Amino acid sequence: MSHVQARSERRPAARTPGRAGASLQKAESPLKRPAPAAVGARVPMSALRTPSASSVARLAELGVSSEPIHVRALLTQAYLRIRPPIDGQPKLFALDVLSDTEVVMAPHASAGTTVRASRLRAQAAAPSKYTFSRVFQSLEPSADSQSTFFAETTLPHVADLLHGKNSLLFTYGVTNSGKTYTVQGDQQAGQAGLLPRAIDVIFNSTAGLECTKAIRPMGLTGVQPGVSDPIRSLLRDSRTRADLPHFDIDPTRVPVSDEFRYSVWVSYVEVYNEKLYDLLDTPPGASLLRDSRADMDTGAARRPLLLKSEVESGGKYVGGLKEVKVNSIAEAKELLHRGQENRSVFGTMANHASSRSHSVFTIKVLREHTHVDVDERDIAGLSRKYSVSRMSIVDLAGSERVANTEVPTGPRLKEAGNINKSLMCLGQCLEIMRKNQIRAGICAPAERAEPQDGVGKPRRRQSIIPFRHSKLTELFQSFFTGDGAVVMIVNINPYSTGFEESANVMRFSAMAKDVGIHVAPSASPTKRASVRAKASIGSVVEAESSSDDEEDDPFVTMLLEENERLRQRVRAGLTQCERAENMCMVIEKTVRDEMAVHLEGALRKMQAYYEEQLRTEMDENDAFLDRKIDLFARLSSKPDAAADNESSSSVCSDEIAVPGGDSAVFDSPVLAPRSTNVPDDSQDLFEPTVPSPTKTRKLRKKAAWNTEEIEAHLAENAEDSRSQPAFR
Ligand SMILES: Nc1ncnc2c1ncn2[C@@H]1O[C@H](COP(=O)(O)OP(=O)(O)OP(=O)(O)O)[C@@H](O)[C@H]1O
Repeated sequence: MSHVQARSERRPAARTPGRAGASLQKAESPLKRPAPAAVGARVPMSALRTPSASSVARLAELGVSSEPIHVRALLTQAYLRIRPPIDGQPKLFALDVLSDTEVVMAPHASAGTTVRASRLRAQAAAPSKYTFSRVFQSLEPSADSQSTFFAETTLPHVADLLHGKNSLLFTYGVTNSGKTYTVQGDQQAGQAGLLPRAIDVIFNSTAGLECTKAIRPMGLTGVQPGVSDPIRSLLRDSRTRADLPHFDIDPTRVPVSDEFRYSVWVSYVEVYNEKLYDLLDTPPGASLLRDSRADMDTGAARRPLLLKSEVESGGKYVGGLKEVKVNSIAEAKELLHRGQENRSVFGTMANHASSRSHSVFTIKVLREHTHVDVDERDIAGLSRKYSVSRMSIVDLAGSERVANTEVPTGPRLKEAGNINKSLMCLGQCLEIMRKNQIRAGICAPAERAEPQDGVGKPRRRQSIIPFRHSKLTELFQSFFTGDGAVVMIVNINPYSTGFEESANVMRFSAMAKDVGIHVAPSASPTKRASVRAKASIGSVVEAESSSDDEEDDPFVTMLLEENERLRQRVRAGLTQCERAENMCMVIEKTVRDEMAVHLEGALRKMQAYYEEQLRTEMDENDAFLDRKIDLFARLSSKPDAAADNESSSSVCSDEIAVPGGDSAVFDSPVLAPRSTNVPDDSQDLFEPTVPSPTKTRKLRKKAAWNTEEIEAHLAENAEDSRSQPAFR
């Protein structure tokens, strides 16, 4: 069995056999891995992968059992690594290795506790047995522990990577338990971790088979024409190669097919405070300063990256992340070292260089099939020329108590909170996946809770897995939903970590390793992803010959056909949509044009009308003004003619009176309503301004006041002329 049984024995569970036998076999031949295990009669993978009722019916029509989809399930692999004592420290709790795959742990009996407290503690912390794929324990730091660990846990997945399969390896444990040591290793000879060793093996194995085509990976598994960013520009701020620490090289090679040409691409991203940063693309001085005032002052802030969805594969990738083609072990390790320099580390009470972020180093292998034409297609109509597989190696930040950080305030507190949040979310996702599988009857036999119907159809509703609750789980989502194998390395340090925290880690791993991951056929993700690549270069991913058996699977064929049919329907729908949109646009344009013509005509008529009005009014105003001036001139030139006043006033009245009433003597011609020649349609739109009755009255009053004033003036003049006869 390839899977692990890291299950707590406290559960009333019948354990499935461990894989000690398989491990022994692997010791002889590290690449020989046991076949994927059939976990009971039914399979893992949550309901996401459960065939629909219609699919099952169609399968029945095809005379095919739905069983084949189940047997591709793999349980998550879980390895336990126990850190050796460094300064001869004693163990803080009892952790005994029973066999290659089993450990038992219990708290030390502590003296001085009350009977009741000790009874409660005994209940809560009874010895628990945990089973793993393999348990690694070295009682003292040894030179060969790293190479043995790599050969057992990672080498098979490196071989898979070179054969077109994906995998995710992550370390889990409390701070100071040896996660970074496991992934990166130490600078001393023979102490390289599994990541540098994986790089060694990849280049050892593909030497002389380099792909020189200008093709680069795109998204998760697609390819596109293009070349890599020049590696030197990324390393310009790094130390020179001579300054780099010595990296010893793992000499292991794995056999690869010479029908392929290979190129290796690396990227390095960190999840820090729930944001994603590119560790290979960092302004100098920006590391460790994020979120701080110094960061703002120096302007060295790094731009967080966003996750993007890949439509074809349904997975997520980091948009804008640098993917660099590396041509040698030295280049790859320089980049790795550069990324490490940029990573957020901080001294805590537990670890003087504690990782404060989750780091994800991804190695992509792009393969070109030399014996295949660009035009050659698989059953999904996609080219078999190029494929991309990837391996992500993750060094998680330590799960820890906030009290263990040196200064449990400010940025450190925030970091610890975010680390714990993302790890908790990872645990929740795994837990819900496991529960979904139990509900679906897809789990290890001991976990099965309900009877099944004939086709493994879930009888209870499946819960939504909260991958989107943290960036870490969003990044892992594609692996957990079947894009590749998942390997968990659990690090335990019984010499400086307490029982409770260690027990939490063990419980997490016991739960996590029971999650079934239905690993999709290796060709499938690339097929999905290649649709986009096909559009750009007209050639894509090949379905590897080793996966021919999977292509022959009628269920897979049926799904591919159904997928293609659905795509065609979507395409047809989109075309109709486009046509309707075009028609709408044409109609809208016609209506707009007609309206514009109509309005333009109306506006022109109105403009002519108002110009005419204005001219007439100006003429009338001029005439009125002239008459008024004349009147005043005449009046002021005859101050002595008292007898004439009467006649003057009558002249005045005559001159200025308008037919229709004495109060309108001085009515302004402007106020008079006039007949118009405005065409009907424009009158609808623009009513000519006719003074309202109120306004007319006011103006008349004003005019009347003028009349009174003039009369008063006349009377005054008459008075004056009467009272000054001597001047005559
Ligand atoms: N198997 C081992 N053999 C020898 N030394 C080890 C081993 N595991 C860990 N160490 C040492 O223990 C110390 C802490 O290890 P490391 O930094 O890897 O812990 P960590 O789990 O990554 O901590 P954090 O989560 O805080 O980053 C280091 O000095 C490392 O060299």
